[in-house]
Amino acid sequence: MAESREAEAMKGRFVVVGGGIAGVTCAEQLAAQFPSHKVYLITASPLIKAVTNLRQVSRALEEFDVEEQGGSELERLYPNISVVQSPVTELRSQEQKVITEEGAEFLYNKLCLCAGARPKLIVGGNPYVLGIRDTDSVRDFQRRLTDARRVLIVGNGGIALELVYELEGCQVIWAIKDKAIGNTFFDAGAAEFLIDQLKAEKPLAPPTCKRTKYTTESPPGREGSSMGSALGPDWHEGLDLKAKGAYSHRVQIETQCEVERILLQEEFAQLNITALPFQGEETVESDSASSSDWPVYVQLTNGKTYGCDFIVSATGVVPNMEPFIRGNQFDVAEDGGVRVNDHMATSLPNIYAAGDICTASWTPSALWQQMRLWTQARQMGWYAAKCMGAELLQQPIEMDFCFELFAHVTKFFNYKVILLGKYNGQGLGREHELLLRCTRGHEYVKLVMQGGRMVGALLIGDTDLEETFENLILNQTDLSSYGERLLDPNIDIEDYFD
Ligand SMILES: Cc1cc2nc3c(=O)[nH]c(=O)nc-3n(C[C@H](O)[C@H](O)[C@H](O)COP(=O)(O)OP(=O)(O)OC[C@H]3O[C@@H](n4cnc5c(N)ncnc54)[C@H](O)[C@@H]3O)c2cc1C
Ligand SMILES: NC(=O)C1=CN([C@@H]2O[C@H](COP(=O)(O)OP(=O)(O)OC[C@H]3O[C@@H](n4cnc5c(N)ncnc54)[C@H](OP(=O)(O)O)[C@@H]3O)[C@@H](O)[C@H]2O)C=CC1
Repeated sequence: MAESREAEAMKGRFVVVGGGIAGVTCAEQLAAQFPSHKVYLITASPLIKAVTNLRQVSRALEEFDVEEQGGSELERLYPNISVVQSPVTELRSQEQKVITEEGAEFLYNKLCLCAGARPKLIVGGNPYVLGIRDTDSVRDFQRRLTDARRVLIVGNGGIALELVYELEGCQVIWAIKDKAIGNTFFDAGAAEFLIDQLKAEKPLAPPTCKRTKYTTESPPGREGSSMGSALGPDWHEGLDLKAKGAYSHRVQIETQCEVERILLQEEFAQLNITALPFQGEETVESDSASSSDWPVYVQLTNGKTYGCDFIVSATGVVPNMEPFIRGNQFDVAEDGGVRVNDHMATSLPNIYAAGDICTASWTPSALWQQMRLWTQARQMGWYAAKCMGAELLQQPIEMDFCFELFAHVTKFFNYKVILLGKYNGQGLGREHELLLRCTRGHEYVKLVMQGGRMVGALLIGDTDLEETFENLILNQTDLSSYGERLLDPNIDIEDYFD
C-alpha cells in the first residue's frame, strides 16, 4: 500500500539537477508544459541563470540576455517549480532517487542532469594555477590580478582569447600548443587578422553591453560556495581586469609549446635554470616587473622558462559527472561527458542530460557539432524537457531544428564573430576548398565549400552576410557556377540570392 502511494506521488515528478542555463531552461519548459506536475530544480549554486530576451537573429543564430536570479523569482513565475539549493551527492538510479548534501531525498519519475562542467586544469591542487568558471573563481582571479606584474595564460580557446585582450596593467605571456592563436575558433588566416588587434590601442569606451552583467558578490551567508554556474557572454564587462602596474596592453605569445613543469620559488632557486625576461613590446618598464624574483616559474616544452605571479589554465572543461557515476552504469564518453542519444536520454532509464555535462552521441547532421557553449546549453535544456514530456505522454518527438546547423555568434578582440556549420572544415579532410575575403582591420570572411556547396562560414567584423550564408548552407544550394564571385565585394550577394 505504502509502495503504491509512493509510486503515485512520483507520477509526473520531474527533477532537474543544476541551476545553469541548461537546467533552468529545462525546468521552465517542463513547468510550462506540465503545470500540474511538480518540478524540483536542485542546484549547488546560490543563484540560478535564466535566459531572457531571446532573439532569433536568423533561423539558426540566436542571442539572449542572461539574468542571475535567486530561486524565488523562478518559483514566482512557475508555481510548480521548487528550487532547492544544495549539491546532489548521490544518485540511486535503481530507486529513482537523488540525495543532496543535507540528506534530503528526491524521488523522480524523470530526471535531467544539467550539472555543467568545471575547468580542466593543467595541474590540480597547485595554488598558483587558476581556472575560470564561475563568479567565485573570477573573484579569486581579480584579487590576485590586482598586485600581479606578470600572468602566464595556458590554452588557446575562448577564455584565453578573451583574457589576453581584456587584461591590463600587467605583462601577459600566452603559451599555446598551436602555431596560431584561437585554434578552437579560427584558422591561421583569421588568427593573423585578429592579432593586429592585440597590438592596437583598445577603444577607450567599451562598446555597450547588450547583456546583463554578472555579480561577483555572493548573497549574504553564501560566500565561498563552490560549483557555481559557468559565466558566459560578456562576463568580463563591468569587471575590473586591471592590475595595478603601469603597463599598456602587452602580450608575448609562445607558440607550439605546453607546460612541462611548474616550479615554486624555492624549487627554482635550487636548480641551475635561467628564467627569461619578458620579450613582448615594452612601453613602460617598472622595477618590480624586471625583477627575477617570482613566486612561481613555468618551464615550457620549447625549453623556455618564465617567472610569473600566477598561471591561468584556460584549457577546456571536464563535465561534472562524479556524484552521478558512483554506483550507476552510465555510458560515459572519452571527454568525461555522459553520452546522450538523439532524445537527450542517457543509457539509464528515465535519466536525461543537457548542457556541458553531456556528450552528444547521436549521428549528427553533417553541418552540426557539439561545442560546450551557452546557446547549446539552452537548446539542449529545452529539447531535453520536450523529450522527457514526450516520453511521459508516450508521444513521438522529432529532433529539434537547432541541431541541423551549428551556429554561434560571439565577440573576440572587439570584433563580432559568427561561426556557421563546418567553419573550420571540421571532419572534411582534404575534400573541401576555402574562399576568402579579408580587409585588414575591417573584416575577414571565409567560406568552406564542398562539392560546389557551402558547408561552413566564418565571419569576423560587421559583414551582414550571416543570413544569406546561413540560408545557402541550409538549402545546400549548388554554387559551383559562382566560384569566387560569391565573395566579390562589388556584388550584393543578398540581392543575388533573394
Ligand atoms: C569564462 C567563460 C566564458 C564563456 N563565454 C561564453 C560565450 O561567450 N558564449 C557561449 O556560448 N558560451 C560561453 N561559455 C560557456 C557557457 O558558459 C557554458 O557552455 C554554459 O554556461 C553551460 O551551461 P550549463 O547549464 O550546462 O552548465 P553550468 O552553467 O556550469 O551550470 C551547472 C549548474 O549545475 C550546478 N551543479 C554542479 N554540480 C552539482 C551538483 N552535484 N548538484 C547540484 N547542482 C550542481 C552548478 O551549481 C550550476 O548551477 C563561457 C564559459 C566560461 C567559463
Ligand atoms: N566567446 C565564446 O564563445 C567563449 C566560449 N567559451 C567556452 O567556455 C568553455 C571553457 O573555455 P576554455 O577553457 O577556453 O576551453 P576551450 O575548449 O575553448 O579551449 C581549450 C584550449 O586549451 C587547449 N588545451 C587543452 N589542454 C591543454 C594542455 N594540457 N596544454 C595546453 N593547452 C591545452 C585546447 O587545445 P586543443 O583544442 O588542441 O585541445 C584549446 O586550445 C569552452 O566550452 C568554451 O567554448 C569560453 C569563453 C568564450
